Amino acid sequence: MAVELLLGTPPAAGAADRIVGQLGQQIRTVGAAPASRPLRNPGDHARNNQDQAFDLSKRYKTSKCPPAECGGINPAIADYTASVRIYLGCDHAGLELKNHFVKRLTDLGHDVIDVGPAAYDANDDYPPFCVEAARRVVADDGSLGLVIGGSGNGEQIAANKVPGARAALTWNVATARLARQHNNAQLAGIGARMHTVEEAERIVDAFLTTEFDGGRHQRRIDLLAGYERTGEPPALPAE
Ligand SMILES: O=C(CO)[C@H](O)[C@H](O)COP(=O)(O)O
Repeated sequence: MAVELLLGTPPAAGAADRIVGQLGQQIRTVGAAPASRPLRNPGDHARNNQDQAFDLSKRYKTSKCPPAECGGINPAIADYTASVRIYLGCDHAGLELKNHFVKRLTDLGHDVIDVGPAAYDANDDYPPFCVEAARRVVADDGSLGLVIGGSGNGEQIAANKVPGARAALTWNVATARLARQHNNAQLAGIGARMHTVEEAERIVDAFLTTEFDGGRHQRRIDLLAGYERTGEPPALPAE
């Protein structure tokens, strides 16, 4: 399966080649953001689970392939999230976890686009990468994004500077789930220094497999969108 992997800015081209080599022929580099195309709602498969207590072991079919035989990844997970395009951005603190998710989410069948950085630089700054990830998500309807740093705070703040972006700091499974259900967040901020890899995987899995509830939550999102568009604050309730 060909997966589009977009790596960083032009100076990162050498590093891009290295990463492509490491990840193998599944991945090809592209020079620009891919054109938007119809994507399945990432929560489509989870619709029947809306009223159940959140339990990943129930949500995922686990019988297809024992994790030990699949490098620790159950391919059945991809059944719930296939065809989602996911943009990832980070800084030095999030690089290792970002690279982990580039591989893991690619292995699960997602279209993964890595906006960088491509290599470790202890002095890099998160805003360029997180703003770029958010810009691409907003421009690509139906896509999702992960912005990863030490805490995830600055990364989420940076992403939220992009008009139309809704980025949530997802610091456990519940907040990841609510970020989708109540906030229709397209981006998750994750603190690589806050979690084990396994915890981060559970958080990201929850984010990617949960669907927006709509209803009253859409009204609130519309209020924020209106403020963003017009600069007019939403009216306070009459006394
Ligand atoms: O989490 C972050 C922002 O919210 C950054 O990753 C963090 O501030 C980087 O810190 P340092 O430069 O000390 O490695």
